Amino acid sequence: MSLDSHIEKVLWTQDQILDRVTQIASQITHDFNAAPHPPLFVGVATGALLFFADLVRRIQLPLSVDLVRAQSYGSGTLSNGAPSVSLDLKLDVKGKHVVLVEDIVDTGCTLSCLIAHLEAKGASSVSICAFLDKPTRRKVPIKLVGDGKFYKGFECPDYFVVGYGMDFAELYRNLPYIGVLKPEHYK
Ligand SMILES: O=P(O)(O)OC[C@H]1O[C@H](OP(=O)(O)OP(=O)(O)O)[C@H](O)[C@@H]1O
Ligand code: HPA
Repeated sequence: MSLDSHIEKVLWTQDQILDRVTQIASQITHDFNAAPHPPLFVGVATGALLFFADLVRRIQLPLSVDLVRAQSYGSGTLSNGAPSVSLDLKLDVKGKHVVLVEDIVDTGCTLSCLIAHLEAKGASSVSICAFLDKPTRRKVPIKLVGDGKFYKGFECPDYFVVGYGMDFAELYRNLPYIGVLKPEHYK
């Protein structure tokens, strides 16, 4: 059975995704062009992996990259509760303009935890770049740091989506598009 046959509906095709990533990258290039120091782009593992790689390759600025991980979700569609940092950055964020790159903001718990972590480590600003935003599910407001901005790809309806880095039970991250699984595969 093919991978595509697990999908009930496609919400964003590969072409739509990459067009939007190109637009966000050019907005970020414009916004950070006059910054005195190269920004630091921090991808939130594991889900942001594909978006992060596509995004940073399209930004026409010198920049640094790093990764961070916060554990919040179990293997299914339900959160495990309050997340905590389980893989810290390699680079020093003190005095840096940081852009946290996420695949999706849902309750906001993961990003809030990571923003607080970066602020405590002395980042001079923290911006968010999330490919999808599900504002209807928000439990914690996203509080940016300094003159940080919130970049987003698309607003996502209240489905548990997979693909373009996003998983269900650690599967489907490799789909090049974003969609919803057939009900029998959410088991
Ligand atoms: O806004 P929230 O409700 O916190 O949800 C968003 C987070 O959930 C997912 O990560 P997950 O913890 O499932 O790990 P993963 O990146 O390894 O898939 C996603 O990648 C975000 O990081
Ligand atoms: O819809 C989603 N899909 C995958 N991972 C997620 N983490 C929060 N929401 C989602």
